Amino acid sequence: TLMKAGRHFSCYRFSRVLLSVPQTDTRGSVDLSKFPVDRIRNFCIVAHIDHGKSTLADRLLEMTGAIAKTEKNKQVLDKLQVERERGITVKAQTASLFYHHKGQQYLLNLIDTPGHVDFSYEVSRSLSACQGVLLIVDANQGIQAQTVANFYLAFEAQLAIIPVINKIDLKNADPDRVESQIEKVLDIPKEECIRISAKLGMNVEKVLQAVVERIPPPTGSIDEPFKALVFDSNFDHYRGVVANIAVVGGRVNKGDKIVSAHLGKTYEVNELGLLRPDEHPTQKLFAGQVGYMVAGMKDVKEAQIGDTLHLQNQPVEALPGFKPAKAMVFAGMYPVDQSEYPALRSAMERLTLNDSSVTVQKDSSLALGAGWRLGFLGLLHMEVFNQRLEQEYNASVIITAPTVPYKAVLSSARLIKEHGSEEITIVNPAHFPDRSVVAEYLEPMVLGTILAPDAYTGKIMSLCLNRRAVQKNMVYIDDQRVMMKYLFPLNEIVVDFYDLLKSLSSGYASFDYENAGYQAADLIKMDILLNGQPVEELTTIIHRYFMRWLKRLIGRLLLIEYYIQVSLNKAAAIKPYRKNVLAKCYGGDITRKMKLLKKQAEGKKKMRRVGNVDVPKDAFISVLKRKEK
Ligand SMILES: Nc1nc2c(ncn2[C@@H]2O[C@H](COP(=O)(O)OP(=O)(O)OP(=O)(O)O)[C@@H](O)[C@H]2O)c(=O)[nH]1
Repeated sequence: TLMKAGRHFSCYRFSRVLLSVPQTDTRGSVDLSKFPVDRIRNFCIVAHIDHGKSTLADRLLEMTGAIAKTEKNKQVLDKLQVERERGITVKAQTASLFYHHKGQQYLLNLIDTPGHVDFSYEVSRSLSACQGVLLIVDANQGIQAQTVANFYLAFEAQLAIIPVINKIDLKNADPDRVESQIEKVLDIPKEECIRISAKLGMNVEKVLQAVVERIPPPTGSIDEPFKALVFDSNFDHYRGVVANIAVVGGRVNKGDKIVSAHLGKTYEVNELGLLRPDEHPTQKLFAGQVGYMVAGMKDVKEAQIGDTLHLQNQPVEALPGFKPAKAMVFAGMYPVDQSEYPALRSAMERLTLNDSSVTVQKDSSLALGAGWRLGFLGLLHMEVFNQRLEQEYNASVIITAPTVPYKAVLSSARLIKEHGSEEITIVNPAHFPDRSVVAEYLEPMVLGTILAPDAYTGKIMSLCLNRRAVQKNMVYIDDQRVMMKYLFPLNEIVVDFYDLLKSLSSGYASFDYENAGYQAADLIKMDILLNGQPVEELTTIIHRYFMRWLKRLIGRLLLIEYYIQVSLNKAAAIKPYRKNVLAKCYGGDITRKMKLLKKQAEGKKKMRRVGNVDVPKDAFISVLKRKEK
């Protein structure tokens, strides 16, 4: 319970009292200042979603005595409620473990990473604090899209890669086949694979041994000037920013004055410690160690991911930075009821304090009142943010249809002067410039990787074709599975592509993507009119190709009897659509009619009045969802 509530205000004091341990580890046996760098290993676990990272992390923690072996400790590193519910890891967590190997004690710093594509920036930030990775592959599912993506991230960062085949206890496990895939696709010799069952703890000891034997120690020395990499940060209401740091060289003491290379600001170190995975305060941190630091920073933006810290009078060359996380999905967010605006604002502020990858801009609209335009890494990121607002802060919000950052090359000299550049980025469809002032519209593209059994190849190809994707490559990774690469417009995959891909392949296909720049596109602004009035919040940008979906799309939008009209331009306007909830009631079944009317009345509670029409709060997002045949 303490773990779960760790970041919550009310429980914090309590947990601090219980968890504070001076200088040494829980058993009081380790003097960290004498801990030689060559007996430190910093590593990550990376894997496709659900292949067992968290389960393996739990086993490693148990076997090294960091946590007790109980059912309750299942997935200790997944702390957020939404993570536990959805079974996904959103925010990376870190744990330092002590491990005995051949008569020596080692300090193993494990950094847990998220598995979903939206959070791949978290993976790369964690990787840069490591010298090696455990690449987990499910013995039944084999290599999946994120296995390949994570492998390349680790490979490019020149890390030692230990392939681990998990779930060998499963009835359908086929570790021989998975080993061959690893050899063929990732070019790692079969002999290097470790076969384990994280669930049963089978062979997990071999993983710990491999971490010690195959991953090199960090290169820094205690005698160098202090230099640390910030690889994650959280906000705590009592102490401000808690930064997770990897000490690359030298040492830092409580009370030292440190400088953030990025902002040039000076801070005093108030608190230092190890994460085991709870905070264990220490007086110092040394080269090679990974831990946390509290230094009076008030905003996570002061502890930028990838920033370098050094001592006030000892400047060092900054470590190569990370690419800042880039918002790829934008949406408006409004309170369901305007009177809830102040409460929602404070909930949003608290949530964004912990998630520096969300961009926030104030916005307002005629229909929905005051709100914000938020930028997210992807759709799951947006849904998780929304769910956390609702669960952790009890806020009820309307999210408008998500959009990707489009660009327009302007042709109007007046506008170019006004914007100070020829090219503008549009994150709100309502501000989409008219064709008459634009030389060219551009849309963001991504290179997608799909892995699936070959039986689904036909269906997948037609789905991709419908999404305006261009095939770049297709190879067999074994006699039954295919890896395909497609260039997609980001807009086409951002809303529901992944769900459709999963359902048409009975859950067997996997997908990952990387950004691939911008490409010219024939885009149009689509307005939606309710009872004849345009609703700015339902405006979206679509490709001309999308038009034919519209009639079917509109049907799905309506819950109640109203007129809805889509307007692309006058000539192409689509006839108003009308739906009667009672249309399905034959004859005089009055109870059924009453039930439907009651249901409709309940539905209305979840709606938002736009002009003279109540719009269900989900409509703002489902406007873009499509179903393939
Ligand atoms: N049979 C079996 N099931 C396992 C094993 N390891 C993990 N699982 C199960 O696989 C599912 C996913 O495991 P997780 O550890 O949550 O996977 P993950 O990779 O951390 O998932 P994300 O953090 O969401 O990416 C859970 O239901 C686990 O109980 C194993 O060795 N054998």
